[in-house]
Formats: sequence, C-alpha cells, structure tokens
Amino acid sequence: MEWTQVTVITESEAVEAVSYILDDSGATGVKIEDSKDFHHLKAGKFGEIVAADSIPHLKTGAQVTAYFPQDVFVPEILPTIKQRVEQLREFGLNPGSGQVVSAAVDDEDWATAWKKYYKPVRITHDLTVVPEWIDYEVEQPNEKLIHLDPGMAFGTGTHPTTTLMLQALEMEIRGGESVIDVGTGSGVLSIAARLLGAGEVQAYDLDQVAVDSALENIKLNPDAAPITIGANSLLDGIHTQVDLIVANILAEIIVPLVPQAFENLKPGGKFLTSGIIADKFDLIKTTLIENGFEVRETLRIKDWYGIIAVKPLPDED
Ligand SMILES: C[S@@+](CC[C@H](N)C(=O)[O-])C[C@H]1O[C@@H](n2cnc3c(N)ncnc32)[C@H](O)[C@@H]1O
Repeated sequence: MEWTQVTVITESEAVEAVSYILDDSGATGVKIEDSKDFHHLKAGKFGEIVAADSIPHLKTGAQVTAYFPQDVFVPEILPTIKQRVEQLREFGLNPGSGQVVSAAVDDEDWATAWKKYYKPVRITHDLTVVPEWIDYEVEQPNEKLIHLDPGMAFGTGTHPTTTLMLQALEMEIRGGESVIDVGTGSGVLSIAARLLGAGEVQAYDLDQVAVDSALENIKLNPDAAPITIGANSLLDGIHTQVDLIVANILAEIIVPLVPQAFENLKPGGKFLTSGIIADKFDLIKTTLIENGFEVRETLRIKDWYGIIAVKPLPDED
C-alpha cells in the first residue's frame, strides 16, 4: 500500500503540538526528530544505548513526520495543517518555519523510517523501552522492560513529556495503587504503571487508533496485564475514586481535565500531569490550585514541565 508522508519543519518547543495537529488530521503514525533530543541522547543522560551512527544530522530545530493512509486525500488537508501550525503562535509556541513538505512512500519505507532511529532506551532508573523487533537482555537487577511497537500512536517513551510521567510514576507507585491513564497513546504509561506495581489500571484515549495501538502493546507486555482500555474523551462520564491519575496531554486539554481528575481521585490521591510547555506552566498550576489541588512536585526536562498534585485529605476537626 502507498502512504503519504507529511513533514513539518518546526522548533523543539512545538513538536508535541505539531504531532497533535498531524494526528488530529488523520495521520496513522507520527515520527519526531528533535535536535535537542539528539544532543541529549549523545550526552547519555538516561544511560540509553542509542548507537551514534543512528543519530541523524539535525543540528537545530525539529521535524515531525506523519504518515497518512491512501484513503486520506492529503492535498486537501495540507492548507489546514499549515494554518493550524501557524496558529500555534497564538498559544505562545514558536512553530519555526512551519514549512510543510509531502511525499509518497510505500509500506516498506515507512517501517524502515521508524526502525532506523528507534533503539532500546533506558528512560528512567528502572524503565527501559525496547522496540518490539529488538532482542534485549536486562542489564541491572531492577530494570523493567516496556516492549513497544511505536508505529501507530504517540508514546515511544523518549519524548520529554512521556519521560516526565514515567519518572513521576516511578516516584509515586509503591504497590497496589489504582490508576487512570488519560490520553494513553501507545499505552506506555499504563504498561509502566503495572510493571512498577500498580493494581487496577484503566486507560482511555479519544483516538481509536491509539486505543488499538495500546491494546497491541499490552499484548507485547504480558507481565503488565490486565489493563482496561477504552475510547473516551478525558474523563467524561467516568465517576470513580482512584489513587493516581496520569495524563500527558497538551496544556489546553489538561485545563478541562483538572476538575474531572479532582472528582475521580480519592482524598490523598495524586494527579500526575505533563505536556506542559514552559509558557503554560502558570496556567496549569493556577488551574490546579483553583480546583482544590496542592502542587506537591514540579519536574522539568528542557522546556517541558510535569506536575505532581495532591487532592488534600479532609480536615480532621
Ligand atoms: C502526547 S500523547 C501521550 C501519549 C502517552 N500517554 C505518552 O505519555 O507518551 C496525548 C494523547 O492524548 C490523546 N488525547 C488528546 N485529546 C484527548 C481527549 N480529549 N481525551 C482523551 N485522549 C485525548 C491523543 O490521542 C494522544 O494519544
């Protein structure tokens, strides 16, 4: 089958927003190449084992490449993509040149494009993401492997926003916690939560492609089962009480999620959230406090923030 590849030339700070726009326009898979990540990978901050010769020569900025199936008429959607990328300036994000380039690729090229840059990466102290097609042996006693096929949804683990939430889960999970993962994408955070010892995990995504991808990835990680996955917008219609809610979504989407997260957490429960570019940090912090949360911890990688907020216990008197 033939696919159309659409590449947006942008800046590091806009990669997630651009990925979201491409995803929302009907892309089946999105690949991020960010010069900041590559510098970071070379530095080996997380002890990853990316081979030097696999790092492309993207010296500055970033590019986001999306793959559209044959049934999407790409020339028709390109103007809207360009316009939405340009509109990111209104949200305080610099999309850079925002140049959009399209080309036809076949199935085989797509698979190769993904596989070329995707290697096992030790993301946190205990969590290593391993591409499904690579054999990898654990290198230290507590290391837990998340096997992923990233081909279909956001969430290879290496994007700073995902890494922040993997770090937060590693900090907060002690064993047995009930967890909801909002905007699960590839399912990476749910799989990590279970491997770290969480109890019941429910995962939701608006996008059926993500739901299907998460289901496939859970099959690749039988030790993480069971995880309940469903298509849902945020926590609409969900009324439960869990210990942890994790969400890596753009700040604009976190805002309406905050009151829903408060309602669905047990007193003392924690809301772990990322997807927050530096300019949006104050908005999210204020929204959390206005909705009754206490901001317990702030995490940061480059321009991205993660927050751990607590739903306070009721006063004893
Ligand atoms: C940045 S990705 C995060 C994926 C993964 N959880 C991770 O941390 O790598 C955000 C995900 O949220 C989903 N999403 C966006 N808006 C949503 C909504 N209103 N309700 C549920 N999911 C949503 C997208 O489809 C996408 O899969």
